[in-house]
Amino acid sequence: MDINLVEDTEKLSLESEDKKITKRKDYIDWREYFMATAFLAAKRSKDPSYQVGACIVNKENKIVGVGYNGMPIGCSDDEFPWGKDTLSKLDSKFLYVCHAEMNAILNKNSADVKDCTIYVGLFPCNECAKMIIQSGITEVIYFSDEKRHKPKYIASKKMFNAAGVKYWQYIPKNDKIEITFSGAAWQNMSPSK
Ligand SMILES: O=c1ccn([C@H]2C[C@H](O)[C@@H](COP(=O)(O)O)O2)c(=O)[nH]1
Ligand SMILES: [Zn+2]
Repeated sequence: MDINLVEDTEKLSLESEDKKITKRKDYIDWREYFMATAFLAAKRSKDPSYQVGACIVNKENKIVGVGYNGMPIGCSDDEFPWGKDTLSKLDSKFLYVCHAEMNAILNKNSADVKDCTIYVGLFPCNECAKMIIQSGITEVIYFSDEKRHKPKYIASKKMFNAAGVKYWQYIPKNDKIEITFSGAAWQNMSPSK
């Protein structure tokens, strides 16, 4: 058989094989991606009791701000206090820690966060609720509402209801989203190869 004909036949059969290839099925959906981003940011927190993360997303599904609870810039994580039941109120973390929502809003990489959605690990406190409302965010998707009985959090809901900010709890499809650097499908390209 003519060599060109063999090559053409091989090419054709490869092309028809290619047509059978469909997209991956086990990719994470947008909501999982945004909540997982909030959870990943929370891993940066130094707070021993609550690690909170927040991720702000615009109407085009673009992330425009991420933050976690931490000390303000210039206030050392090692010098400022992390305790809460301290003898002096001046030594309690409450006076110093910047909340995740506040950091995410202030870290925004867009002109504003109007009509955006914020994904948060913990339902926002009253101070964060005020910032969320004033910044124009219109939807809050939270993971945990465990502090809901505290006045601060009841106040948040009162304000969200009055301001027309929607809020609802995220129920994960998967309890675990794993990131394994060494297990990547394309590991042939990893630096050690
Ligand atoms: O809206 C909120 C509420 C709380 N946080 C952070 C701030 C603190 O670091 C902890 C809460 O600590 P407690 O020990 O429960 O007081 O969570 C936040 O980022 N956003
Ligand atoms: Zn807060």
